[in-house]
Amino acid sequence: MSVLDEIIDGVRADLAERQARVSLDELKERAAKAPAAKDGVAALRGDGVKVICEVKRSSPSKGALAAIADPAGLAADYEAGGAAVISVLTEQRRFGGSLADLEAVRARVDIPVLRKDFIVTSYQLWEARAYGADLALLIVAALDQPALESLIERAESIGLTPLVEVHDEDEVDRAVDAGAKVVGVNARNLKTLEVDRGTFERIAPEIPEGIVKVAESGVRGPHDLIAYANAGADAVLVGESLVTGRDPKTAVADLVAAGEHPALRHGRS
Ligand SMILES: O=P(O)(O)OC[C@@H](O)[C@@H](O)c1c[nH]c2ccccc12
Repeated sequence: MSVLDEIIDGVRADLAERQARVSLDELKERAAKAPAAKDGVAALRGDGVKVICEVKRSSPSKGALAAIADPAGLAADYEAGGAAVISVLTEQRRFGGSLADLEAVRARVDIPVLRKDFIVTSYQLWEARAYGADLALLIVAALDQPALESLIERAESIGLTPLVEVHDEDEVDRAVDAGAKVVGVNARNLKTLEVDRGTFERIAPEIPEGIVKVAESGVRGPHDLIAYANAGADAVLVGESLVTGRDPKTAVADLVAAGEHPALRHGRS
């Protein structure tokens, strides 16, 4: 069984517990009271490379990264540094996240928030909205095509912008066929956990113009952001280097400044 399959088994078990505790109707009521969703596509377009900053305590590949006692405080630092979107990992077993983290971050920042999890049912999309997310990650490798199509449709119908994650050309085709408007290329293969920073450059040309292109994983600093931008990234998603660094606000500001350099402007959608 691949790492991705193992993670999803755990996600399904935790999901079953939450579903037994909170009905879909209750979630929908809570979602109706949540602040209206912000436009995730608009936040990732425009001049400069946008920076998506992640609240990430641990990962299957690296184990514990940072305790993050105050996820909302970290998110506020990210926002002050110029982040376009905050990504909050809500998977508990491997990443140490929770819906409480999502809720706390939502209450603190004004920019859009992404629910980063292994979403396999529409119940999790309602949870995302109920706890204040504006975007939700959908991983192509975790879903068959009908499920991917219906989750994209459902996400959009409840105001969420789906960030559709791919690892290879076939998954790009599946994402595009399913109607993705924002595609994230993850340099970390979720089946082997290896990072290959060349993945984005290799498969980005397969992503049609007009779709927002996000380069995910492996950004250690401005140098990696520039390489992704030169390969056509509209945005980068950064976790580990920010949560393990000493000054997240300055680290984000340095990335944002690099992404605003005029020499990078051409070539991106
Ligand atoms: O910590 P990094 O290498 O900066 O990567 C962040 C992000 O891309 C990574 O956490 C991620 C990308 N796709 C995911 C899917 C599930 C969980 C985590 C992820």
